[in-house]
Amino acid sequence: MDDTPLIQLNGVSRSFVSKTAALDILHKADLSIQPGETIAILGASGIGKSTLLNIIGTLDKPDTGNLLFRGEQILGYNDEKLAAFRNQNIGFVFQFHYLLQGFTAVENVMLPGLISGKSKKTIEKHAANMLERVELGARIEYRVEDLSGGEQQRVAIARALVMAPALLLADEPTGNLDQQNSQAVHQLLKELNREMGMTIVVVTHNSDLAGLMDRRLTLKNGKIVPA
Ligand SMILES: Nc1ncnc2c1ncn2[C@@H]1O[C@H](COP(=O)(O)OP(=O)(O)OP(=O)(O)O)[C@@H](O)[C@H]1O
Repeated sequence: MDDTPLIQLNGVSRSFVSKTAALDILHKADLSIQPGETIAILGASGIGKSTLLNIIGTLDKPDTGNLLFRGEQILGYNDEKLAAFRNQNIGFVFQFHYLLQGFTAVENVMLPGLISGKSKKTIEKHAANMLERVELGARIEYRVEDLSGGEQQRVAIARALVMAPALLLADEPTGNLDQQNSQAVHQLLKELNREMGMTIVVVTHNSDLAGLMDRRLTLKNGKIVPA
């Protein structure tokens, strides 16, 4: 059986220098994530959760250390290759969904597919299926600004998943939603992990969502440790 981790951070360091201090967010930190695992990253504000998520998602680069995806070093990729890599392998969901206003739900969900160069017809079908999957089949032609907050976040999840990425990264995906909508999104993430075998790493303050994940991690003295 192939037990290559989906993600490996080896000896990763990342610090920021402010006017008053140097912040060692990660210091020679290690992390290994198996395919299909679900992980919550917890911890106090400013501890470095988003920084860690951004490094895993190649949106930020460590100062030193290695990042491997299925055993392959990816930090050496140029920007173009990295963008294509992200498009094919990683879906992102943020607290604020960054949907394109003025466009319909299905147009928003199609976007990653159009960037990938797939045929419009194929990607439209995938996008409509994904919107069905997040129970927005009756809303595919709605402009996103006419949808509720919870519906908009489900459109964002459909967009993150339309390329069937191996890895879904979510930063406070329900931070902006009421309890009922939050619970619906939590269940959806768990179901998608079960159905698609998708690996999920989520930054959250929400204990319900953290409790649904396989592992809970936090940062301590620059290391990634069990929460
Ligand atoms: N590009 C940057 N330049 C300088 N400092 C930064 C930068 N990015 C993050 N930081 C600092 O690093 C620390 C960790 O930030 P990060 O956003 O990762 O924390 P967090 O745990 O996600 O916080 P929150 O829960 O409030 O979102 C913070 O003190 C932040 O101000």
